[in-house]
Amino acid sequence: MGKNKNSQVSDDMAGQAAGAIGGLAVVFGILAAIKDKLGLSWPATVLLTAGTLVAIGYSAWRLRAAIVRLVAGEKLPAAALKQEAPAQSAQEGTETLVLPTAMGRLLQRLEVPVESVDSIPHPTGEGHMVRVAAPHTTAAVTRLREAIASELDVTQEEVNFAQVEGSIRNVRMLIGTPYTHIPELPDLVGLDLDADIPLGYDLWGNILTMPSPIGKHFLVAGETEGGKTSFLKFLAYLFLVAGGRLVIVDGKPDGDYADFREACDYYDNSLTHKGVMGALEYVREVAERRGRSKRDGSRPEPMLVIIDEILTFKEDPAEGRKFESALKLTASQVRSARILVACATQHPRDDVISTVIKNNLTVSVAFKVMSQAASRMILGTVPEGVNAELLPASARGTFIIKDPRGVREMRGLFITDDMIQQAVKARLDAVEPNEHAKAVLAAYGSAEFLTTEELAQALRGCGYEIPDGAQPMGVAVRDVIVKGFGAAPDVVQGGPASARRKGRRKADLLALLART
Ligand SMILES: Nc1ncnc2c1ncn2[C@@H]1O[C@H](COP(=O)(O)OP(=O)(O)OP(=O)(O)O)[C@@H](O)[C@H]1O
Repeated sequence: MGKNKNSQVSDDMAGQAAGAIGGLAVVFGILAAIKDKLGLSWPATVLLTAGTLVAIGYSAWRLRAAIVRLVAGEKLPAAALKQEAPAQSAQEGTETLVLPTAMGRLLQRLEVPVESVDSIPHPTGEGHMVRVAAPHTTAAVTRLREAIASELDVTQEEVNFAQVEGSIRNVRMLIGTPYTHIPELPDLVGLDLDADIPLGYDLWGNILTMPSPIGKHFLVAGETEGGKTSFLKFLAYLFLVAGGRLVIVDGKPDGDYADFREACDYYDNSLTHKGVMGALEYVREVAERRGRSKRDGSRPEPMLVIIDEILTFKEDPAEGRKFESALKLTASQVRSARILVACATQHPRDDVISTVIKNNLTVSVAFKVMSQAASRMILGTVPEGVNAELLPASARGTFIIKDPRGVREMRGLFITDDMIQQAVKARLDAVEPNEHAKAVLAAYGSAEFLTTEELAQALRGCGYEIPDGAQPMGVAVRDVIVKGFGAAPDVVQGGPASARRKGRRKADLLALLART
């Protein structure tokens, strides 16, 4: 191949030399003839002839370029020609306007104002780095997803784009199944919630981060099974391993967050208005306490408050309004206390994602939705071409996040239930209960709930003097609990549904322990 090319070049040079000598002779002859015929002076003859020759040469050059394109099967549209010509000639100083790669030529055919298209490796697909010509932005390419898919005869889901951070003219493009390259979970030892935190990965398997979540509130929305719970569980996991606090209000009946329960400062899965209002009140109290202790210069651990699913607390209109104003109050009061609220819904409608919700939860995370309108509802104003409706159905857990760093698509990092259980255990193991706490926990054994009476009975068996009579007994039991856990959880209704009685939950005691 190389040899053929060399001999072709020397043939070309010989041909050009012969042409030049012949050309000179012809020019000399023409000059003499024109001078004789028109009776012009020599300078006028030379100028007239040179001008005519330049015009002929330019026309021949245009004709040759057009023929070359036609032979190559190109149908370059006029608009693209205009946009490409300066960029090409400035860059390479060549006369050809044809981009070297097949993808480049395809994009030109689709009238995309491309400046360059280079192949980039991808483990399972075909990668391209596309640079669009100024003043255009990457939307000039990303909005043509359907057309590109149809030209390549692939599904739209096999045409993927990944923004290049900090650039509005460069975009990476993957032709192939998205998110096949799953990276390892980054090392989370020493994770600092006040710095960037890992959240997901891009089409090339690169880990993507977001700036510190402290001081922000999240809205997480998308159709069912998109990956919202998994995303929030990952966030909660980060808080757990980084020493943050957790409050979880699980408004779905499946108990998705139950594994976190023992490590939570407050956990509610009652699906009631009272439950969520109690949690918000608790969080505001913590913020107030933190505000008071701020004066001693201490910096409290960040706290993540998850409320999933918000529709549960908005179904009754009157209760919904109360919930929204409590949420608004909480969001504004707790931010400076290093507490952040994350609300999730699988109902991206304007009656659920109301103005109050949108205005107070400023980091938006959109999972797959059914329409562009729903995507807009979650994300608000985004660059053209950004649409959660187009997120791949094949890669669950893919989302678009809009945060102070911009708007990006990624697939969430995923953790197993085992990992959550280990992190919860590590949190609990880090706390060595004192003798009173040990006695109380031993009294519970494997029970989740004990009435005051049952606990009193068990404590008597351990040598504690607990008097009879409801009131003195309650005071004495509470006293032992306070000695063991630093405080006593509220008395709640528990036990089997058929026979609800007053007592305390073990999870609440463990939560107190985890807090000490
Ligand atoms: N980042 C991810 N990587 C791989 N699989 C994921 C990821 N996120 C979610 N999944 C899978 O997708 C499925 C749905 O996830 P998840 O339960 O989080 O969705 P959801 O949006 O919370 O659903 P719903 O609204 O019904 O509660 C789960 O089976 C989960 O294993």
